[in-house]
Amino acid sequence: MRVLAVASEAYPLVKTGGLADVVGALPAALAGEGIAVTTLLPGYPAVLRAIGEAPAVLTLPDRFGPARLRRAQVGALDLLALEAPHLFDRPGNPYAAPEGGDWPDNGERFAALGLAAAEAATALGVQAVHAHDWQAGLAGAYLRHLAPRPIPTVFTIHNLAFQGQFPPALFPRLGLPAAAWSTAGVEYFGSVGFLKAGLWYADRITTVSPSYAAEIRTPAGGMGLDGLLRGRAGVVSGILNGLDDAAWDPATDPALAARFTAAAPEARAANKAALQARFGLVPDPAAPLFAFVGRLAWQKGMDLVLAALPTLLEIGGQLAILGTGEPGLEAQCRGAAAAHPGRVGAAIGFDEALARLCYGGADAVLVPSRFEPCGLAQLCALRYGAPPVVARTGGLADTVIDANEMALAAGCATGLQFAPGDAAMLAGALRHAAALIGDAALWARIRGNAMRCDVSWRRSAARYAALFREVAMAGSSVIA
Ligand SMILES: Nc1ncnc2c1ncn2[C@@H]1O[C@H](COP(=O)(O)OP(=O)(O)O[C@H]2O[C@H](CO)[C@@H](O)[C@H](O)[C@H]2O)[C@@H](O)[C@H]1O
Repeated sequence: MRVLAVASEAYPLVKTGGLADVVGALPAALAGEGIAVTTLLPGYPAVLRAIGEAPAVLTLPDRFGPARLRRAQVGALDLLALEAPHLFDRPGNPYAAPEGGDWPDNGERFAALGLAAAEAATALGVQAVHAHDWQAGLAGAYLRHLAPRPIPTVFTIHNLAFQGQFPPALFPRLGLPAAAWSTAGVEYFGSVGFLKAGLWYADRITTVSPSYAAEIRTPAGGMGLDGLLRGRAGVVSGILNGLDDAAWDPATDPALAARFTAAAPEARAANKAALQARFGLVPDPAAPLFAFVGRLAWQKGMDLVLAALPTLLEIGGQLAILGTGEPGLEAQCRGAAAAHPGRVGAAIGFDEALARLCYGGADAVLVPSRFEPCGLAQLCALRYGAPPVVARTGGLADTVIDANEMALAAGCATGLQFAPGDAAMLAGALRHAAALIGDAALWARIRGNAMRCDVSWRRSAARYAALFREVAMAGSSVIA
């Protein structure tokens, strides 16, 4: 069967976060399950460069200005690019101008993506549409209201915090019937809600871990959408993200100073030394080296690490920080590095090769998120033998086995967990981690367990495939 995936990012063409990793890797994993995926992306400059002279396959209605779809095979992706230069041929990141600030016409830009998805799904005759995050949120609305035949949609939430809300004046421009301006439609607290629409019109809703699927149905985790999600609980499920284990393989990764495997991890020591050198840390093989890789945003909890820094230093630890994001946090990270030379290093920026060295060289990776739909950093850390110290939330809770007494006795621990949002508990976890790292034989066993975890897409691809088959068999249902 064929599925049309719709998203705003796909690795390696355009990436601002984990969404791109998932959209880029899932098609190859689904191919092994007999599902052919065509991926629709906005025609950003990098996307159009990648498809070169690819032919136009469909001219779209002129609703948001002239637009057409061009199709090309790019790596493992059967790619459809939405060519609409007035909307997408811009510098900066996909959502904001180079000098910062969201593009003022983001509503029109991503409505055009939703409309293109509905047109493409119909023209290609796919059996299902897989829409990702708010940018693809209107695909289901257009399919429901304008498509000549019903095509079921699966909507995946990668992060409920980004909801795509636009002023009501956008609604008349969308070309949807008046009936869609309703709580039983795209209206969301008086605005046009793209994520809300995606959730409302989807035949099935998934998110990227079972724990997050439960959390988003509670007032504490639902970010205003928990009522809708509780109402639709019967169609909500969690499917864990995976990693492309060929692209993320410490046995072959050229970004590492030395390559290694679970059976022969000795060369990790050379990566630790290289990481210490890159971050200006004291070249001490015995110092517990912690790394943080991620967006510097409230969600990711870097401020908690800074609050727990006195403990990290007291236990003789070192800290390598790789991240980019909120200017205030960036400054605090730089400040911590300046205040503790040789003990704390900060690289502010986005650097994939350095991220790989962090995973392959740190003793442990810190993932102190306040909430985390799935998280990829801890999966990379498991695969690269840096047992993660994670907040017990969302996908972090679902993917890391805490080194508690019973797990140690059973020999199955793969990392450590602590209560989310709590710097004192993080400090406690750091002390525990340092004690475990100090017991070289025990830490080697935990590291071996971590590296032998199956963090690939295999199990989850089978689950998505089953879901697509289920919705295709049932046809598109109509919400009561
Ligand atoms: N400065 C930097 N340099 C190099 N690499 C960097 C980097 N900062 C981050 N990365 C990389 O970007 C990816 C981030 O993925 P995550 O899943 O951890 O977070 P994100 O919050 O973007 O994703 C959202 O969507 C994904 C996908 O579903 C969910 O897993 C997640 O919980 C949700 O918040 C990882 O591969 C990480 O290594």
